[in-house]
Amino acid sequence: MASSEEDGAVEEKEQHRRQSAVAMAWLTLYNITMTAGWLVLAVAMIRFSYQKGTHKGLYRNIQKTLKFFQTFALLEIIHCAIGIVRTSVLVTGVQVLSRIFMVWFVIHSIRPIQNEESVVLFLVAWTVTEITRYSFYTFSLLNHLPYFIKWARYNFFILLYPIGVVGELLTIYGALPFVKKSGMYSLRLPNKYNVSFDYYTCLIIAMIAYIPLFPQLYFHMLRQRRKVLHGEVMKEKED
Ligand SMILES: CCCCCCCCCCCCC[C@@H](O)CC(=O)SCCNC(=O)CCNC(=O)[C@H](O)C(C)(C)COP(=O)(O)OP(=O)(O)OC[C@H]1O[C@@H](n2cnc3c(N)ncnc32)[C@H](O)[C@@H]1OP(=O)(O)O
Repeated sequence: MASSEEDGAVEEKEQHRRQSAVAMAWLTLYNITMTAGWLVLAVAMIRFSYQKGTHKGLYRNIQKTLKFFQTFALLEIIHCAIGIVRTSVLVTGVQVLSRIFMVWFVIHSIRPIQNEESVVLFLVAWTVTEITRYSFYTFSLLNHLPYFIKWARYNFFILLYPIGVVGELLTIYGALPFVKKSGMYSLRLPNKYNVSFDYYTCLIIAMIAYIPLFPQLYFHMLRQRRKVLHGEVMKEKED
Protein backbone atom coordinates (compact mmCIF):
# COMPACT_ATOMS: atom_id res chain seq x y z
CA MET A 1 0.00 0.00 0.00
CA ALA A 2 2.76 2.41 1.09
CA SER A 3 4.73 1.45 -2.01
CA SER A 4 1.84 2.20 -4.39
CA GLU A 5 1.39 5.63 -2.73
CA GLU A 6 5.11 6.29 -3.18
CA ASP A 7 4.90 5.18 -6.84
CA GLY A 8 1.98 7.59 -7.36
CA ALA A 9 3.95 10.47 -5.83
CA VAL A 10 7.01 9.71 -8.01
CA GLU A 11 4.80 9.46 -11.11
CA GLU A 12 3.14 12.81 -10.25
CA LYS A 13 6.53 14.49 -9.70
CA GLU A 14 7.82 13.15 -13.01
CA GLN A 15 4.70 14.38 -14.85
CA HIS A 16 5.09 17.82 -13.24
CA ARG A 17 8.76 17.95 -14.28
CA ARG A 18 7.85 17.02 -17.87
CA GLN A 19 5.11 19.70 -17.97
CA SER A 20 7.47 22.42 -16.69
CA ALA A 21 10.09 21.43 -19.26
CA VAL A 22 7.51 21.76 -22.04
CA ALA A 23 6.31 25.11 -20.64
CA MET A 24 9.88 26.45 -20.40
CA ALA A 25 10.65 25.31 -23.96
CA TRP A 26 7.48 26.96 -25.25
CA LEU A 27 8.17 30.23 -23.37
CA THR A 28 11.73 30.35 -24.70
CA LEU A 29 10.49 29.88 -28.26
CA TYR A 30 7.72 32.44 -27.72
CA ASN A 31 10.07 35.07 -26.26
CA ILE A 32 12.71 34.58 -28.99
CA THR A 33 10.01 34.96 -31.67
CA MET A 34 8.63 38.10 -30.04
CA THR A 35 12.10 39.66 -29.59
CA ALA A 36 12.83 38.97 -33.27
CA GLY A 37 9.43 40.36 -34.34
CA TRP A 38 9.86 43.66 -32.50
CA LEU A 39 13.47 43.92 -33.73
CA VAL A 40 12.23 43.56 -37.32
CA LEU A 41 9.75 46.34 -36.58
CA ALA A 42 12.49 48.57 -35.13
CA VAL A 43 14.72 48.04 -38.16
CA ALA A 44 11.82 48.75 -40.54
CA MET A 45 11.00 51.98 -38.66
CA ILE A 46 14.61 53.19 -38.67
CA ARG A 47 15.05 52.29 -42.35
CA PHE A 48 11.82 54.06 -43.33
CA SER A 49 12.72 57.26 -41.45
CA TYR A 50 16.23 57.22 -42.88
CA GLN A 51 15.05 56.69 -46.48
CA LYS A 52 11.97 58.93 -46.50
CA GLY A 53 12.95 61.54 -43.92
CA THR A 54 9.34 61.81 -42.73
CA HIS A 55 6.96 59.93 -40.43
CA LYS A 56 4.19 60.11 -43.04
CA GLY A 57 3.53 56.65 -44.41
CA LEU A 58 5.47 54.96 -41.58
CA TYR A 59 2.44 53.23 -40.10
CA ARG A 60 1.31 51.88 -43.49
CA ASN A 61 4.80 50.54 -44.03
CA ILE A 62 5.02 48.60 -40.77
CA GLN A 63 1.36 47.83 -40.08
CA LYS A 64 1.40 44.12 -40.98
CA THR A 65 4.31 43.30 -38.65
CA LEU A 66 2.84 45.42 -35.86
CA LYS A 67 -0.60 43.82 -36.11
CA PHE A 68 0.83 40.31 -36.21
CA PHE A 69 3.15 40.56 -33.21
CA GLN A 70 0.86 42.69 -31.04
CA THR A 71 -2.05 40.32 -31.68
CA PHE A 72 0.17 37.31 -30.97
CA ALA A 73 0.75 38.83 -27.51
CA LEU A 74 -2.80 37.73 -26.62
CA LEU A 75 -1.09 34.44 -25.73
CA GLU A 76 0.36 36.22 -22.69
CA ILE A 77 -3.07 36.30 -21.08
CA ILE A 78 -3.27 32.53 -21.62
CA HIS A 79 0.23 32.01 -20.16
CA CYS A 80 -0.90 33.72 -16.93
CA ALA A 81 -4.28 31.97 -16.87
CA ILE A 82 -2.76 28.48 -17.13
CA GLY A 83 -0.06 29.41 -14.61
CA ILE A 84 3.11 28.98 -16.67
CA VAL A 85 4.00 32.62 -15.96
CA ARG A 86 3.84 34.19 -12.50
CA THR A 87 1.96 37.37 -13.40
CA SER A 88 -1.58 38.55 -12.71
CA VAL A 89 -4.10 37.79 -15.47
CA LEU A 90 -5.76 41.12 -14.72
CA VAL A 91 -2.62 43.26 -15.07
CA THR A 92 -1.53 41.43 -18.22
CA GLY A 93 -5.09 41.47 -19.59
CA VAL A 94 -5.41 45.26 -19.23
CA GLN A 95 -1.98 45.82 -20.81
CA VAL A 96 -2.49 43.48 -23.77
CA LEU A 97 -6.16 44.27 -24.49
CA SER A 98 -5.62 48.02 -24.40
CA ARG A 99 -2.88 47.58 -27.03
CA ILE A 100 -5.13 45.35 -29.16
CA PHE A 101 -7.82 48.01 -28.90
CA MET A 102 -5.33 50.68 -30.06
CA VAL A 103 -4.06 48.57 -32.96
CA TRP A 104 -7.33 47.25 -34.37
CA PHE A 105 -10.08 49.64 -33.25
CA VAL A 106 -8.14 52.89 -33.42
CA ILE A 107 -5.15 53.02 -35.80
CA HIS A 108 -6.27 50.28 -38.21
CA SER A 109 -9.89 51.49 -38.35
CA ILE A 110 -9.48 55.26 -38.42
CA ARG A 111 -7.27 55.89 -41.45
CA PRO A 112 -6.99 59.72 -41.26
CA ILE A 113 -5.02 59.47 -38.00
CA GLN A 114 -2.42 57.01 -39.28
CA ASN A 115 0.03 59.79 -40.14
CA GLU A 116 -0.22 61.67 -36.84
CA GLU A 117 3.02 62.31 -34.91
CA SER A 118 1.38 60.81 -31.80
CA VAL A 119 1.34 57.40 -33.55
CA VAL A 120 5.14 57.53 -33.86
CA LEU A 121 5.35 58.40 -30.16
CA PHE A 122 3.67 55.22 -28.96
CA LEU A 123 5.16 53.05 -31.74
CA VAL A 124 8.67 53.96 -30.56
CA ALA A 125 7.74 53.50 -26.86
CA TRP A 126 6.16 50.07 -27.53
CA THR A 127 9.03 48.88 -29.75
CA VAL A 128 11.87 49.77 -27.36
CA THR A 129 9.89 48.31 -24.44
CA GLU A 130 9.10 45.03 -26.14
CA ILE A 131 12.63 44.40 -27.45
CA THR A 132 13.90 44.92 -23.90
CA ARG A 133 11.10 42.95 -22.20
CA TYR A 134 11.19 39.86 -24.42
CA SER A 135 14.98 39.71 -24.48
CA PHE A 136 14.89 39.98 -20.66
CA TYR A 137 12.54 36.96 -20.45
CA THR A 138 14.59 35.01 -23.02
CA PHE A 139 17.94 35.53 -21.30
CA SER A 140 16.36 34.86 -17.88
CA LEU A 141 14.97 31.53 -19.10
CA LEU A 142 18.39 30.64 -20.49
CA ASN A 143 20.02 31.62 -17.16
CA HIS A 144 22.33 34.09 -18.91
CA LEU A 145 20.87 37.49 -18.15
CA PRO A 146 23.24 40.41 -18.85
CA TYR A 147 22.89 43.10 -16.16
CA PHE A 148 22.28 45.80 -18.78
CA ILE A 149 19.13 44.03 -20.05
CA LYS A 150 17.84 43.61 -16.50
CA TRP A 151 18.57 47.27 -15.75
CA ALA A 152 16.91 48.38 -18.99
CA ARG A 153 13.82 46.23 -18.33
CA TYR A 154 13.24 47.86 -14.95
CA ASN A 155 14.27 51.46 -15.80
CA PHE A 156 13.23 52.25 -19.37
CA PHE A 157 9.53 51.96 -18.51
CA ILE A 158 9.79 54.94 -16.12
CA LEU A 159 9.89 57.25 -19.15
CA LEU A 160 8.55 55.00 -21.92
CA TYR A 161 5.25 54.19 -20.16
CA PRO A 162 4.16 57.86 -19.87
CA ILE A 163 5.44 58.57 -23.40
CA GLY A 164 3.41 55.63 -24.76
CA VAL A 165 0.30 56.68 -22.87
CA VAL A 166 0.55 60.29 -24.09
CA GLY A 167 0.94 58.99 -27.67
CA GLU A 168 -2.07 56.69 -27.31
CA LEU A 169 -4.29 59.35 -25.72
CA LEU A 170 -3.37 62.00 -28.32
CA THR A 171 -4.10 59.51 -31.10
CA ILE A 172 -7.54 58.63 -29.70
CA TYR A 173 -8.25 62.33 -29.14
CA GLY A 174 -7.22 63.09 -32.73
CA ALA A 175 -9.56 60.36 -33.96
CA LEU A 176 -12.67 61.76 -32.26
CA PRO A 177 -13.72 64.25 -34.98
CA PHE A 178 -13.47 61.56 -37.70
CA VAL A 179 -15.47 59.10 -35.66
CA LYS A 180 -18.14 61.69 -34.91
CA LYS A 181 -18.40 62.72 -38.58
CA SER A 182 -18.49 59.19 -40.00
CA GLY A 183 -20.62 57.59 -37.27
CA MET A 184 -18.44 54.48 -37.65
CA TYR A 185 -19.11 51.36 -35.56
CA SER A 186 -22.22 53.08 -34.19
CA LEU A 187 -25.76 51.86 -34.14
CA ARG A 188 -28.59 54.37 -34.03
CA LEU A 189 -32.20 53.83 -33.02
CA PRO A 190 -34.55 52.78 -34.45
CA ASN A 191 -33.08 49.49 -35.68
CA LYS A 192 -34.27 45.89 -35.75
CA TYR A 193 -32.22 44.96 -32.64
CA ASN A 194 -33.58 47.92 -30.67
CA VAL A 195 -30.15 48.76 -29.25
CA SER A 196 -27.96 51.81 -29.72
CA PHE A 197 -24.17 52.09 -29.56
CA ASP A 198 -22.04 55.17 -29.97
CA TYR A 199 -18.37 54.54 -30.80
CA TYR A 200 -17.53 58.22 -30.17
CA THR A 201 -18.70 57.88 -26.53
CA CYS A 202 -16.90 54.53 -26.29
CA LEU A 203 -13.60 56.24 -27.23
CA ILE A 204 -14.16 58.95 -24.62
CA ILE A 205 -14.83 56.25 -21.99
CA ALA A 206 -11.63 54.45 -23.07
CA MET A 207 -9.66 57.67 -22.58
CA ILE A 208 -11.18 58.18 -19.12
CA ALA A 209 -10.36 54.54 -18.26
CA TYR A 210 -6.65 55.40 -18.47
CA ILE A 211 -7.02 57.51 -15.29
CA PRO A 212 -7.68 54.58 -12.91
CA LEU A 213 -5.96 51.83 -14.95
CA PHE A 214 -2.63 53.29 -16.00
CA PRO A 215 -1.42 54.07 -12.43
CA GLN A 216 -2.11 50.42 -11.47
CA LEU A 217 0.18 49.20 -14.27
CA TYR A 218 2.82 51.80 -13.50
CA PHE A 219 2.88 51.02 -9.76
CA HIS A 220 2.97 47.30 -10.55
CA MET A 221 6.13 47.92 -12.58
CA LEU A 222 7.62 50.10 -9.84
CA ARG A 223 7.04 47.24 -7.34
CA GLN A 224 8.63 44.75 -9.75
CA ARG A 225 11.57 47.14 -10.12
CA ARG A 226 12.10 47.35 -6.33
CA LYS A 227 11.85 43.57 -6.06
CA VAL A 228 14.22 42.70 -8.91
CA LEU A 229 16.77 45.52 -8.73
CA HIS A 230 16.78 46.13 -5.00
CA GLY A 231 15.77 42.69 -3.75
CA GLU A 232 12.78 43.92 -1.74
CA VAL A 233 10.31 41.17 -0.80
CA MET A 234 6.84 42.20 -1.83
CA LYS A 235 3.84 41.55 0.43
CA GLU A 236 1.68 40.98 -2.69
CA LYS A 237 3.55 37.83 -3.74
CA GLU A 238 3.91 36.47 -0.19
CA ASP A 239 0.14 36.60 0.21
C1 LIG B 1 -10.46 46.89 -24.14
C2 LIG B 1 -10.65 48.39 -24.08
C3 LIG B 1 -9.49 49.06 -23.45
C4 LIG B 1 -9.76 50.49 -23.20
C5 LIG B 1 -8.57 51.24 -22.71
C6 LIG B 1 -8.31 51.07 -21.27
C7 LIG B 1 -7.14 51.89 -20.81
C8 LIG B 1 -6.09 51.05 -20.18
C9 LIG B 1 -4.87 51.83 -19.78
C10 LIG B 1 -3.64 51.00 -20.05
C11 LIG B 1 -2.48 51.83 -20.44
C12 LIG B 1 -1.45 50.98 -21.17
C13 LIG B 1 -0.57 51.85 -21.97
C14 LIG B 1 0.53 51.07 -22.66
O1 LIG B 1 0.02 50.43 -23.79
C15 LIG B 1 1.60 52.02 -23.03
C16 LIG B 1 2.91 51.34 -23.19
O2 LIG B 1 3.09 50.18 -23.08
S1 LIG B 1 4.19 52.41 -23.52
C17 LIG B 1 5.68 51.47 -23.43
C18 LIG B 1 6.11 51.19 -22.01
N1 LIG B 1 5.42 50.03 -21.55
C19 LIG B 1 5.89 49.21 -20.65
O3 LIG B 1 6.93 49.39 -20.07
C20 LIG B 1 5.06 48.01 -20.44
C21 LIG B 1 5.33 47.40 -19.16
N2 LIG B 1 4.38 46.34 -19.00
C22 LIG B 1 4.75 45.10 -18.82
O4 LIG B 1 5.88 44.80 -18.72
C23 LIG B 1 3.72 44.01 -18.72
O5 LIG B 1 2.81 44.17 -19.70
C24 LIG B 1 3.06 43.92 -17.35
C25 LIG B 1 1.99 42.84 -17.41
C26 LIG B 1 2.39 45.25 -16.99
C27 LIG B 1 4.08 43.62 -16.27
O6 LIG B 1 4.78 42.56 -16.53
P1 LIG B 1 5.04 41.38 -15.45
O7 LIG B 1 4.13 41.40 -14.29
O8 LIG B 1 5.06 40.14 -16.25
O9 LIG B 1 6.42 41.78 -14.83
P2 LIG B 1 7.78 41.07 -14.96
O10 LIG B 1 8.33 41.31 -16.30
O11 LIG B 1 8.58 41.57 -13.82
O12 LIG B 1 7.48 39.50 -14.83
C28 LIG B 1 6.89 38.89 -13.68
C29 LIG B 1 7.23 37.41 -13.67
O13 LIG B 1 6.65 36.73 -14.78
C30 LIG B 1 7.68 36.18 -15.61
N3 LIG B 1 7.25 36.32 -16.99
C31 LIG B 1 6.35 37.19 -17.45
N4 LIG B 1 6.19 37.05 -18.76
C32 LIG B 1 7.03 36.09 -19.14
C33 LIG B 1 7.34 35.50 -20.38
N5 LIG B 1 6.76 35.89 -21.54
N6 LIG B 1 8.26 34.50 -20.41
C34 LIG B 1 8.89 34.09 -19.29
N7 LIG B 1 8.61 34.62 -18.07
C35 LIG B 1 7.71 35.59 -18.01
C36 LIG B 1 8.89 37.02 -15.27
O14 LIG B 1 10.09 36.39 -15.57
C37 LIG B 1 8.69 37.19 -13.78
O15 LIG B 1 8.99 35.98 -13.10
P3 LIG B 1 9.55 35.95 -11.62
O16 LIG B 1 8.61 36.71 -10.75
O17 LIG B 1 9.62 34.51 -11.29
O18 LIG B 1 10.90 36.59 -11.69
